[in-house]
Amino acid sequence: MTTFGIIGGGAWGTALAATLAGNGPVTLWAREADVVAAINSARENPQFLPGVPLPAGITATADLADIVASDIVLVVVPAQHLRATLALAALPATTPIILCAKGIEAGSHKLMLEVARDLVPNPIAVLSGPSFAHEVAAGKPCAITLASENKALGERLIAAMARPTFRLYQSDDVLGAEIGGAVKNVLAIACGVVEGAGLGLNARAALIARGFAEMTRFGVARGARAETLAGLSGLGDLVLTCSSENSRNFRLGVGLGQGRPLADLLAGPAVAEGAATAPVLVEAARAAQVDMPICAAVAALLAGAPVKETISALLARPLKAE
Ligand SMILES: NC(=O)C1=CN([C@@H]2O[C@H](COP(=O)(O)OP(=O)(O)OC[C@H]3O[C@@H](n4cnc5c(N)ncnc54)[C@H](O)[C@@H]3O)[C@@H](O)[C@H]2O)C=CC1
Ligand SMILES: O=C(CO)COP(=O)(O)O
Repeated sequence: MTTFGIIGGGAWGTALAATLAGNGPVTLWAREADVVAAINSARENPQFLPGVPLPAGITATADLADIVASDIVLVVVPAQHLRATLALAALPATTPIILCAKGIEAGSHKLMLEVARDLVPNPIAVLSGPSFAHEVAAGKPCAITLASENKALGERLIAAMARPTFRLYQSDDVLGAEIGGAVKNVLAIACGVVEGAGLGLNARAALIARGFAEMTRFGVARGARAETLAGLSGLGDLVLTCSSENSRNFRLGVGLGQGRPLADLLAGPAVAEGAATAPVLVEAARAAQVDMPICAAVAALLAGAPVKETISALLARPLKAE
């Protein structure tokens, strides 16, 4: 039987714990003492995944040392905290690590695999795709990409983690899986702005299609494969998060589109990764000489640019071939 360690007791780490507990014992590390206590006593994570009953096979802990004996470790802290958290975890060098955050590190412009590679020699895979935590935790069907450069590792992880309603598709394009997940968060903010500003469904569809073109240009420039970006971890997740207020990134955009203050929208413990990714993505796109006007508009809005003028500037770009 496989034992799982999960580092990060937010919505996604908790949902993954609930799912994987069907395959083997799960130890779930959370930073917040009250989250640890609530999971162990009330079998619920009221702060990050309220209303979802958690199975008995999950043991929560506040001590990272309790994770080190696990056969497989999933790291599910937000992207900007991966480096510090993984450094503290001190995992054995042979333990397979699955990176689950969707973002790009500020400053370094590094994707999650690149950050992890700075720190540890472990076998590494990336999990990315359309997967709202509350649906996965409720056992609703979900298909998601497990990407690893090592084919045998990918096969082993998929065999250990797949569930009847949790379908893992294997890929060797780690960059593609990571870039799709990171960029879709920024585009979900853009779609939320369209919703909040009342610009209509035609505009949203245009943003999804033109945003996907930006994602593909950037991904290919960074060495990803276009077909990966057209799969679950790119287009699949883009469609999910651009079409539902269940997405925190989409909701952030709705608030921005309504003219609400950014500080209010970012208050609270839940993370909208696109807010941290947008400015980094714009810098990385400039470095790669890739044009990403929608993502640049999102970064400008997050930096305080007015909504109406930012949208007008986007629409006033020269007309060109699709
Ligand atoms: N919620 C979802 O449906 C999905 C989320 N993800 C990704 O998973 C990652 C984690 O997101 P969620 O679990 O949703 O988080 P969340 O928004 O539910 O909770 C925030 C998390 O950040 C942690 N945190 C805050 N400050 C920290 C610090 N200084 N060091 C380490 N951790 C810190 C909190 O302890 C908590 O676990 C993100 O990259 C997100 O994009 C991926 C797929 C689905
Ligand atoms: O990544 C997600 C679903 O695949 C969750 O999206 P949000 O972070 O926007 O809520």
